[in-house]
Amino acid sequence: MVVEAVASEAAAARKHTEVAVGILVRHDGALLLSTRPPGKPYAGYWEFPGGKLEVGETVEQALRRELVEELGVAIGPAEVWKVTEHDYPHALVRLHWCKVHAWTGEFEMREGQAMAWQQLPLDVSPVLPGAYPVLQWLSEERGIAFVPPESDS
Ligand SMILES: Nc1nc2c([nH]c(=O)n2[C@@H]2O[C@H](COP(=O)(O)OP(=O)(O)OP(=O)(O)O)[C@@H](O)[C@H]2O)c(=O)[nH]1
Repeated sequence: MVVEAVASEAAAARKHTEVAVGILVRHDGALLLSTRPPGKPYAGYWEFPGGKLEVGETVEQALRRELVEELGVAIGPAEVWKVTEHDYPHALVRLHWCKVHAWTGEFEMREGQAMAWQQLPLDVSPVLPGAYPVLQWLSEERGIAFVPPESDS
């Protein structure tokens, strides 16, 4: 009884970490993915660029800051397209996904990541499981099947 009460309080107290994520779409439809830097949870997994919102930031402001910090590019307009959630052992995240079609600057991997422009279906793996729902929607938009890898979900 006591243990159950403690566990449910802990679950209720678990706050969402708000994350801004950019889906950079090149003129030929390719999408930008990069690897998670060493030292972070899921290091080496492929993801869309982005990161956590800081206090007082909007999603767009956070995305703009993160893409300068990580990639050295200044993005044009970014509006939230989808919002998803994923419960990882390290965090319960709420992901605010923005499609971005315009940016300026040269790509520079400022955190030691690898980057790849990818058409769907993706050639790279593994991909963060929190990105599966958007990969599904992006694939549907293009009339392509997406099957999430079972071992990573
Ligand atoms: N950038 C990004 N994060 C994702 C994706 N999918 C996904 O589940 N996430 C999750 O969103 C969170 C992003 O946090 P982060 O650690 O990359 O953010 P950050 O750069 O601000 O980190 P730091 O400042 O703590 O080092 C992680 O828990 C990550 O697992 C994705 O496609 N891109």
